[in-house]
Amino acid sequence: MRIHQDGETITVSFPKDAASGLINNQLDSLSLKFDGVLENVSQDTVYTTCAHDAVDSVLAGVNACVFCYGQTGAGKTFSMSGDEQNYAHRGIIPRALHHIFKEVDLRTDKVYRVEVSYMEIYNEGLYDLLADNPAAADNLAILDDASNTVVRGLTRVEVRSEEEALAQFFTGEQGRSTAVHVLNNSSSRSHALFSVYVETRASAEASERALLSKLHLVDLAGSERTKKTNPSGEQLREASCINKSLTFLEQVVNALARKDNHVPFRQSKLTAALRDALGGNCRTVMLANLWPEAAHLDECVSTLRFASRVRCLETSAVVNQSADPVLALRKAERQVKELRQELAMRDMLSGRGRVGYEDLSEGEQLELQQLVLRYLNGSAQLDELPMDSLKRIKETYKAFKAVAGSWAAASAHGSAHGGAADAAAGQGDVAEFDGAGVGDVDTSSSGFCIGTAPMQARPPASPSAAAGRADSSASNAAAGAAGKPGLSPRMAPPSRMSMSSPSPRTQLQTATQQQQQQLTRPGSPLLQQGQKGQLAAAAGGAAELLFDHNALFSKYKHSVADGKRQAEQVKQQQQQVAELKQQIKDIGLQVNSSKEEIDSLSMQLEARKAVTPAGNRSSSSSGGADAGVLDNDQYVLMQQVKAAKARYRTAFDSLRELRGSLDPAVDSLAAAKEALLAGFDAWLAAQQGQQLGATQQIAAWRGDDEMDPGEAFERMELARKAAQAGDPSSTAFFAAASKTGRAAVRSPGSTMRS
Ligand SMILES: Nc1ncnc2c1ncn2[C@@H]1O[C@H](COP(=O)(O)OP(=O)(O)OP(=O)(O)O)[C@@H](O)[C@H]1O
Repeated sequence: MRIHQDGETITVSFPKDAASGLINNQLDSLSLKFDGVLENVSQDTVYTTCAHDAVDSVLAGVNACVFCYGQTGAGKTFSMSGDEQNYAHRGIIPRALHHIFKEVDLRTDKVYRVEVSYMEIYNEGLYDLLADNPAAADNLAILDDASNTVVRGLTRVEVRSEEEALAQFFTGEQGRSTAVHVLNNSSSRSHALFSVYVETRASAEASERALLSKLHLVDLAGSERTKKTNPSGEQLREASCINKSLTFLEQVVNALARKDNHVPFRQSKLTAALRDALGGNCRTVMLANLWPEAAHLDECVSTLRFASRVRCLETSAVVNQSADPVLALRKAERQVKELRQELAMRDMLSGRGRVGYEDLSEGEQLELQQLVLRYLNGSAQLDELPMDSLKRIKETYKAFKAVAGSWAAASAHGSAHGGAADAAAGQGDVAEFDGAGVGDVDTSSSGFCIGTAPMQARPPASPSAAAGRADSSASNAAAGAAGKPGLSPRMAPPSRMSMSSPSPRTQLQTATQQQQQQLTRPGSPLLQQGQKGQLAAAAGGAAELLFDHNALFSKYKHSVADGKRQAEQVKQQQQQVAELKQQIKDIGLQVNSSKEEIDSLSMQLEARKAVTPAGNRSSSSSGGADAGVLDNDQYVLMQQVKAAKARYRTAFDSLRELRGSLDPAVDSLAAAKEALLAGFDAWLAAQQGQQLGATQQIAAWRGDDEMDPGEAFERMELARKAAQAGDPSSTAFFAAASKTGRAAVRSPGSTMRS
């Protein structure tokens, strides 16, 4: 075998087979041309020549694939993965990861997201080498549409550094299937596809314009002549699977080279997985690994012929602009934000003041629900409900719904509670009074039917009933007096509370009290404030109160000095805004009535002019009087119009002034609310902090930076290895190898797959 001086052509000379006689048609040499032939070169040269540009393409948004093909023992795994014991002999995959992350670090004007996957095709089965749960890992399927090949179910791990990516690679390597045979004491028994997925965005803002590209780095299993390797049992089956899938690969390559209409990609898992790389949107490089010894001449020729056919294939690699729905959503969100700003500017220019279009925070929702409650019980006016935008009106409806829902829940809870209490009381009574009829229907009474109780009947002395009594309101007490002994008065629905139906206002207040109690109960639908989980962990009797965000907020506003002061400021600002709004409303009415007055007087004046007595008109027309001369009535009307106009102007000026002062007042109110909520948050955090155990606090103070002696030793070891390798950038390689226990694994031996 001879490499020509152009560094691209190989000529293989075949020795004459003496047994065939002197005259025969035997081919005596074969010359094939390639993009390059490498012999006795470093791994670095292999990477630079074969993979560097492919990796650059991926960073530019173009798919790429580098795969190694050749007979068993020819050095495919050495080229792709390299020698993990020797940093200088690391292969294409570690070098590609270094290359990618070096560029990612350098290109600070772009935002990158990198993921990796590692899949093995063993005996026509797909295996996920990065899956947490290997049992579920072989549940993979290759899906292909016209433009993209995807492996459904394959684990893709996001990696933020070279070290993380290498750690994933080394972890995957540990799961690969290898076996010993005469030609290789660590022969790969599977095809391995390590893939890197790169998402590139111009900047965090322009998030929807992403480039999505993938790099497949493929170490194919080696073809083997079974008569040379003499496999048996499981290894024979493996060898036959490997050879079969490589034959299918050849068939696909031949069909692509002939430009057949049908290319049998689906014949095997390998060809289905490499569909993109061989005939689609991908920049593909093939490394043909040779074992150039006379004993392996046939295999070399076969590899060279295959490589020569692959070289003729055409792919159509393009930059992959993203059509990711998540990114499209981000774009829509940005448009919404811009439109909101536009709306705010229009409101400002049209003098509408500050209008709320944003979603309400949890605190604001809570405040709105409390305002709705106040409106329902009559202590707030309709004007106080926010109606300045459709968004706010919808939020108000939501608050009504939340209140109503909670109200219904309170009522249902009351019924259930009552029912349970009834049942409990009934059972107790059965034991105590031998079936006396607590809760029996009183058929003799008219109107509402309520149960009649025996004289001896008493409410059960359960703690919950006692608690119910303790916090029952006056109306509840009345209900208790008139109601059933076993029914908690606090929770009884109004219609069952009393024979005499309470006034709607009383019903409303009672229900509102129930609503407020419901609001302050743990688990209330209005109280999903996210604090419960943390606070539940906190111990101590006082922690019970911490479950309830509302109660805490109320406590902060009414019992904590800062909270009281901030709540008072909010109240003052609210009053000021309410007063201003009222004044604007009043003065607006004045402006409108002045306008109407002017219109009416002007019409009267016109009418008066139209019906001026003919005598006056004739005198005018005779030239004895000026056409501008008015009669007395007209003069009076004219004066009234003047006065009305003056009033209109004054009122309008006041209106403008008031409107001008509304915005700052609304801003101050918003600031006061914000201060109150911020103060509450700080206070709440302090409360939680006090409840954290000392151990947790110490752990939190120590942070992640402190290293224990073991970690410090580990770091020193890595620095030493990097120094030995003579390359400071090798630290990531050694760190990942050390983390994954790489050096200790892959002992040559039996197949790891079962
Ligand atoms: N360029 C090289 N320099 C040094 N050693 C090499 C080189 N190429 C291969 N080897 C060694 O040859 C042996 C076989 O190589 P390797 O396992 O990479 O072959 P392979 O083609 O992947 O075989 P298989 O298909 O059986 O997996 C290994 O011990 C490897 O370290």
